[in-house]
Amino acid sequence: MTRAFLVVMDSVGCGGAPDAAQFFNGTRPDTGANTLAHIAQACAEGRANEGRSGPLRLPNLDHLGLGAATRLASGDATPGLEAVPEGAWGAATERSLGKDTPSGHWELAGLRVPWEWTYFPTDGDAFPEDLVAEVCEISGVDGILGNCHASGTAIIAELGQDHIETGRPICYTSADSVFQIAAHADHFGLDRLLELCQRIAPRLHEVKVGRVIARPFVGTSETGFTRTTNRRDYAIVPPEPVLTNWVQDAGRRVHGVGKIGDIFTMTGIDDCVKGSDADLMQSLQKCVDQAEDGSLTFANFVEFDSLYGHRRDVSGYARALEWFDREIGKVIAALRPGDLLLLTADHGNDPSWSGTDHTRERVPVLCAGVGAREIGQVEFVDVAASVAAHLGVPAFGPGRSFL
Ligand SMILES: O=P(O)(O)O[C@H]1O[C@H](CO)[C@@H](O)[C@H]1O
Ligand SMILES: [Mn+2]
Ligand SMILES: [Mn+2]
Repeated sequence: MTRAFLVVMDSVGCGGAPDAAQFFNGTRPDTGANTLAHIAQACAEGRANEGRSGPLRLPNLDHLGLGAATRLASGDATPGLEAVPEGAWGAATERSLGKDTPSGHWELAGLRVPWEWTYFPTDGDAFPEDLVAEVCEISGVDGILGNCHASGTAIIAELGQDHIETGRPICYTSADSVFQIAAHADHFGLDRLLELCQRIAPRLHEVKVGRVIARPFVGTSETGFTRTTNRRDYAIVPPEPVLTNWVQDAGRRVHGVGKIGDIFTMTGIDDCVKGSDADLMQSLQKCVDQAEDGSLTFANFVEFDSLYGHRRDVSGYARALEWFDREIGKVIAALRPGDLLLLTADHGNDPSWSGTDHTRERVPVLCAGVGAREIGQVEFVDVAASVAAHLGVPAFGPGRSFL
């Protein structure tokens, strides 16, 4: 029986979204944003030489069709990514109204988000007084810090010491529908932070705020503050069955790797491992070595997004892509006959763009194990239909298989 490995390279977009003008970073529309093409161009022009140098080298992904998919999606040049594709390749367009991680993943799993998310205002206090009061009551503090739109690394650098001195949690948001709480893992306590997030989440989900995110960090003002991998997302439950449910309901196993468990609130998922992307790559390799016949492994690699995209670090993003390419080459080599490895992304996060938020983009769709073929332009929901078709399980919803 065949197996499927669905791998989301978080934020690795390839430009060309037809509705990019309706999405913004600050006041600048996302029109023209292109995570992959702009990284490739920066590398080729010698503008991404920190910890690496020269043109972007992604031989494994490019041989599957990464450069070709980017040019198809956007028409933009992809210097260094010019291989003749040997995989099945194409680009997918998102229809949901958010450019966030849950919208992207739910839609890849066959479900277009049926509502508009709630976002917090950019002017004045971001959060209503009753929400602030409930945070204070739950955690027994006399106030919060932040209460604004912010970059998560910048705000802990700015308010980390104040947080240690006052005990007040740092609450912030972004262009996504998120309520994020940063707190020191030792001073405030990890368990206390997780409990706070878990208890505040239902009232936020009720008003269609997509996620409450716990952001534990460590360090001192002298050494600097660093976020830990104990981040935890408390997301709304998908309102309808998705790919993971379809597969599980057909009596198959579903393994999660990385944020997948949080994004789908473990719905349809038998087990999920977490850790750094390096840890997750080992877990993915282990799944390729050991996963049962007929099973689905669904993985997310988040560091492209969290460490480099939001930080607008072009060199770092290029380094992460080159590392991923080397590692995924080993995964591809370990696939068994009949296996499908499908690589895609959930949205863009162009590190050369303004602001610090995601960018609305199309995403590449690259398949290993099913021969060479141009898939062309497809929809996010078609990914779910194709994985289900490959596994031979019934698919539901609007997607159509391209395999
Ligand atoms: O700046 P940090 O804390 O990384 O936040 C980013 O991560 C959030 C969730 O993925 C996004 O909404 C964005 O705000
Ligand atoms: Mn994402
Ligand atoms: Mn993000």
